[in-house]
Amino acid sequence: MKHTVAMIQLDIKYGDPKSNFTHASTQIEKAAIAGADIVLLPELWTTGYDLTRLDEIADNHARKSIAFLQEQARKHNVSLVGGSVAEKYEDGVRNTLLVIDEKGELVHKYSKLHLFQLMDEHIYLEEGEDDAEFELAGVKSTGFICYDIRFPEWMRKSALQGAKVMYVVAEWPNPRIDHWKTLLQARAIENQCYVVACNRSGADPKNEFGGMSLIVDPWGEIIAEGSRREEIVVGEIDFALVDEVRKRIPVFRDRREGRY
Ligand SMILES: O=C(O)CCC(=O)C(=O)O
Repeated sequence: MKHTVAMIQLDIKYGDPKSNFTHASTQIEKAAIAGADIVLLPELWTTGYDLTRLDEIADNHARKSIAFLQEQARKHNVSLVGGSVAEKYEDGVRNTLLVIDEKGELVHKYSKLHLFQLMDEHIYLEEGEDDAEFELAGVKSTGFICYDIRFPEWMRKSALQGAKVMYVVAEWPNPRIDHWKTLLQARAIENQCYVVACNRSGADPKNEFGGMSLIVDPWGEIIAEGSRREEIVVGEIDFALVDEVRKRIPVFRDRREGRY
């Protein structure tokens, strides 16, 4: 089963959801015109890291973001791993990934499990408690947010549940962009699955972000890679390759589960 995937390396306008919604809709349309049937947006794409103003700019139960993504999915007949948004609850704000299928149904919500202290997330955000797995395009899938990729055991859990693709949405800063690439390749190789990772471009008052969105195949080959600038990175994935690689080197069969 082949799919064309587009990762939108949005240059997010700091603390300005209105502009970001408008900009995202233009980019999603371009991705659909490029032939994508699965489209990714980056982490916190409505607000950026304007954490001190979350009271004002976070989205109540993500309602506005979900409605926007549903409309875009139906209009362009695409599934959306719709990045994450600052989602306001009664008891605080979470960093929540939204997945919408091509019919416009919300299929999954996941709030970031591992908060990144270097960017003050622990001060302004609540930790998530959701599972990462869902089904999209008829395939077992899973989704993670940025810092999550430093926790191989968290991602392994999804592979053990049969996930054939790991989607990642991020605002990964430039200075550690080598870690980004290496970690994503490692996660693809060790779990023998696709890793499709969308990072933002541009800068905010504190950080520059690295772009370099990636599609890594289950053999660890990079099949699409973005530049540092805003652009739409497109690549093709074929889930048959996951089964082929898992058959060639059967690491899931060979695991010594009782030992670890
Ligand atoms: O782990 C890193 O180096 C970056 C993580 C990050 O920027 C985030 O989780 O927002």
